[in-house]
Amino acid sequence: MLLKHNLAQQITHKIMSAINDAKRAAAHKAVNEYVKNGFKVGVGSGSTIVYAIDRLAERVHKEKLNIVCIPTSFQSRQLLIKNQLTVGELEIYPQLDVCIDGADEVDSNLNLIKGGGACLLEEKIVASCAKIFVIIADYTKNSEKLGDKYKKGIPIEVVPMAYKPVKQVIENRFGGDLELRMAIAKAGPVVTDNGNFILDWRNFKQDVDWDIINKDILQIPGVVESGLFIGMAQKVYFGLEDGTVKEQEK
Ligand SMILES: O=C[C@H](O)[C@H](O)[C@H](O)COP(=O)(O)O
Repeated sequence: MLLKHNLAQQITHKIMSAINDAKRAAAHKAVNEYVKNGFKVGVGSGSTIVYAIDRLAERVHKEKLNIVCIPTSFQSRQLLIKNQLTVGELEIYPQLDVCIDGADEVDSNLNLIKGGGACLLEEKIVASCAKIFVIIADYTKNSEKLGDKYKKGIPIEVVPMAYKPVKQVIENRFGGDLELRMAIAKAGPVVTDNGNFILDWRNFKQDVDWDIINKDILQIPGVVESGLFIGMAQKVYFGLEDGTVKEQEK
């Protein structure tokens, strides 16, 4: 029994370490190829972006680059400050040279599901201000159709008082189930950096036109933003299991 448990632990550890290596490889390549001196850079959120910030800090300090980073969450702001990178605001820099971010899933048309860490609103705003939106991801995120790989659902950020009506409208109009995301180390729901709630939409139909559905969802009163990033990403770096990086672009 103990032997079985140890073996399972070793396998999990091996998989996790391969995934982390893949995230690091993708993140480093993106930062090496897309960040140049003088750039204003949008910096995403999540676990993959940690490796991009590490590489950014390394390059800025070694190559004496003069760049300004615009964070997409409390988390990325904290990481930028910790790494002594210059933090800027969209109010001062409304136009960015590039935005680099992770994703929960990337389909064959480079449409994305984002918001697994509840940062979708600021991520979409910052990405929309950039000339180029670059995604970094490990091989587990690469799918044919949205929903093939990521099973936690499409995140939808809503104003708290509207979570029930929004849930009902989407379920009635498009099918599937929406669930209020609950916090782990807090009683009650997850509250985003912007004071909103998150609904996770699961069991949705996959063969649909996501552009139309996304536009429709954004019209529902109380919806702040969706985790569907349709037609936004121009380039994706997937870190693979063998240590190489696969590039995909529009
Ligand atoms: O809200 C979170 C963001 O959309 C993340 O970029 C996304 O969840 C991917 O995160 P990770 O790199 O941890 O898989």
